[in-house]
Amino acid sequence: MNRVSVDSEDNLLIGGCKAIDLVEKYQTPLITYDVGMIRKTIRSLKQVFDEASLPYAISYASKAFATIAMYQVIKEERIHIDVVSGGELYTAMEANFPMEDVSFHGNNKSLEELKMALDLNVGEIVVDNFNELATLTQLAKERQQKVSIILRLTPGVSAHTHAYIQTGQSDSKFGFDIDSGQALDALKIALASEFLIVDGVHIHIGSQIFEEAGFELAIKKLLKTLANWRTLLNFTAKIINLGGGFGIKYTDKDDPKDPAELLKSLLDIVKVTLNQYDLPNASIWIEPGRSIVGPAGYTLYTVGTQKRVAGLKPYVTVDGGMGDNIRPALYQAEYTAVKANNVNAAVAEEVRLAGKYCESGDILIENQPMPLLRQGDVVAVLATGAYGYSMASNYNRNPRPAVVFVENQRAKLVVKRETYADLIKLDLPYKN
Ligand SMILES: Cc1ncc(COP(=O)(O)O)c(C=O)c1O
Ligand SMILES: N[C@@H](CCCC[NH3+])C(=O)O
Repeated sequence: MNRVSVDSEDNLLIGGCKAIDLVEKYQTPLITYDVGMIRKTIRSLKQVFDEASLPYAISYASKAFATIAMYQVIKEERIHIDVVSGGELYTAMEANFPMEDVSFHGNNKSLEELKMALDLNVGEIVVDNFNELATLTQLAKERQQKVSIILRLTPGVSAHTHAYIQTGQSDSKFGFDIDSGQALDALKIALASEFLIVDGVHIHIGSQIFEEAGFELAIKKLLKTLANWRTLLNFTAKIINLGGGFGIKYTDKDDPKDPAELLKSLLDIVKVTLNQYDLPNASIWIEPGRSIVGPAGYTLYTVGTQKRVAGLKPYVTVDGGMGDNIRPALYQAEYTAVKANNVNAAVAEEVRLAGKYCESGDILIENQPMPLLRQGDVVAVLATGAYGYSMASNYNRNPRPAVVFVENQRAKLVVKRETYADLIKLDLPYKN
């Protein structure tokens, strides 16, 4: 099972607080984060870079979980963020996040979003495609504003992960394809602009990746490309952004390398390959999202109804589901759950942990060994910190849960629970 902390009475502890106490105070469904765990992961990645003696930036991919409090924690840890929308950028701004440490991603940034990024002087715009390149060239010229950019390249490498979360293959909606020559064309266009400053290149091959093989192929391809570009255009990248994608453990079937260990192997590959092509040292950037927040998140639910039919696996239904965690329905993602006040209880049966949404596919866990659960019991689904709340919806007009940060045995509400009134606040009456 995923490693969790328990007290002497077998209660699940989150950031030193009993999960059932958090539920008493904040109700369910409740998304909780062990903030110490987030900080520890960030610091372990920093340490790997420090030991490798390479210039670097760790850019938290905030699509994994983006709220004011989260941006504040990232700011305290003095690392960068990447944002992929005006909304994330706005949230970061409201958190007083230093804009020079922001990279702006996206495969269809609107004119308004680009203008907002230029107004705020974000550190880097990660340019994804030719339309964006043209728009940005024009915008920078009109405003007579120098704009630092990174080109997102598609290395033509397939990562071993769910097809929906692969991004590095040539047939992807993201980035300039290297193999067809698109990437080189993009570089030529960008270099021709008086106002665009091409700081470097970016790749991201996908998410929830366990093996370094895909990263290795992509890094080698990227550095070979840079060696060619030096010969052809005398171009040198100051920044080489390797993207994110480090996988985490959701269930016993998952055996990912520790992100710090994986990073160490990748940096070794980078160093050797830079050497091989006699390329100068660049600043190496990474963009982890899931590995920073995923393991630190626990979603707490209350058990409601159950359906039992002889010979069939029982449905045990909780008070949340696909509205707060779409990943099982969207990617057949698997999770582990425990009974919050008896984590190591003897297993009585295997159940389906079902959600309350009006969809047969709203099953959070298909096969979860559990003690006999009763109405009112609290269950915790582990490792829900990434792409849970950030992908949450109001489907069936269910309010989204509250979010609580817990650190040093102190809990703090960081996102209020939505109310029914919140649900209708944008609605307007209609009369023909
Ligand atoms: C460009 C980019 N960078 C970083 C990430 C973060 O990935 P992960 O959460 O798997 O680390 C993503 C998401 O897949 C991404 O698209
Ligand atoms: N949202 C996805 C990953 C995609 C990441 C963004 N490119 C997940 O939950 O696994």
